[in-house]
Amino acid sequence: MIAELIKDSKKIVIKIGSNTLANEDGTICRDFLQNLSKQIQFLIEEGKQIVIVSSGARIAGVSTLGKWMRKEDMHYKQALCAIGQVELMDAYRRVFAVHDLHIGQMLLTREDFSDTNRTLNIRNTLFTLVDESVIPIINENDTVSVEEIRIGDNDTLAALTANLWNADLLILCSDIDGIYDKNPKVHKDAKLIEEVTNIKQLIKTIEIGEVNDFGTGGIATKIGAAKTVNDYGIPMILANGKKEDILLKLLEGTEKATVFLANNE
Ligand SMILES: Nc1ncnc2c1ncn2[C@@H]1O[C@H](COP(=O)(O)OP(=O)(O)O)[C@@H](O)[C@H]1O
Ligand SMILES: N[C@@H](CCC(=O)OP(=O)(O)O)C(=O)O
Repeated sequence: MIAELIKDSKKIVIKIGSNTLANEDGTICRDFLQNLSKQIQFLIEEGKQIVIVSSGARIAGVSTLGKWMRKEDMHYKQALCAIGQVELMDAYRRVFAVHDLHIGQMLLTREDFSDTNRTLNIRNTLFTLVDESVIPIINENDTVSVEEIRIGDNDTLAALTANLWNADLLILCSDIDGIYDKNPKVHKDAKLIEEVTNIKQLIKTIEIGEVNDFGTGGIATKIGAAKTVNDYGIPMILANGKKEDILLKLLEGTEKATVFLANNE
C-alpha cells in the first residue's frame, strides 16, 4: 500500500521534525541530512517534485550558541530560532549542493494561509521554485509567530502547504515508526497502527503520550495534519526519519509506517 502510494505520487511534501534532525546532544545530525539529500536526489531522478518543511531552528540555535538551553522564556526561544535558522539552512545548502540540488528558504505562519493575497504570493513563489527544480525548504517564521513555537505547528504548516500545492502525498518524518496504540518511547509493548481509515475512531482508541526532547507538537499535531490533508483528498504517511534510507525502503516495501488514507471518515 505505502510503496504503491509513493510510486504513484508525483508531488510530495516531506516534513522533518526536530528530533529527527538532531543528534542526542541537540546538534544537527549531518549524517541524517546527507542521507536525506541522497534519497531526495533519487526521488527527483524518478520524476518526483519535492517540497521540504523542516523544523530544527531552535535546536540549531542551542548548539550554535551552546547556551540558553534551559531558558523557557519565549523571547529566548525566538532568538534561538533566529540564530539557528541560518545554521539550519547552511547545513541543508551544503549537503544538497553535493548532489547539484539548489534550495530556497520560505518562512511562513499559519495566518499567511488565511490571507488571500499572501496565499497567492506563497503559491507563486512555491510553484516557481519547483518549476525551476529548486527545492523549497519551509519553516515557521518564529520571529512573528510565537504561538507556533509553543504548539509545534510545523505539522500543520506541512499539511497546509500540501493542500496549497495540491500535493499527491504528505510524508511526516519523526523519530518513531508511526502511530502506536500508546507512546512507544514509554511502553515496550506498544503496537504500530499501519493503516488509518477513520481518524475519529483512532483518537478514541489510542493513548497520546508526552512530547519528548525538542519535539513540540507531539503525536496530536500529526493526527491533526492527517485530518487536514485527508479532508482535501491527500494521503499522509508518518514514518521514522531516523532510519537510514527510510524513504527508499518505504518505496521498496521493506519498512513499515502509518498511512492515513484520504478516504478517511
Ligand atoms: N500513541 C503514540 N504513538 C506514537 N508516538 C507517540 C504516541 N504518543 C506520544 N508519542 C510521542 O510523540 C513523539 C513525536 O512527536 P514530536 O516529539 O513532536 O516529534 P517531531 O519532532 O518529529 O515533530 C514520539 O517520539 C513519541 O514519543
Ligand atoms: N520552528 C521551530 C519548530 C517547531 C516544531 O514544529 O517542531 P517539531 O515538533 O519538531 O516539528 C524550529 O524550527 O525549531
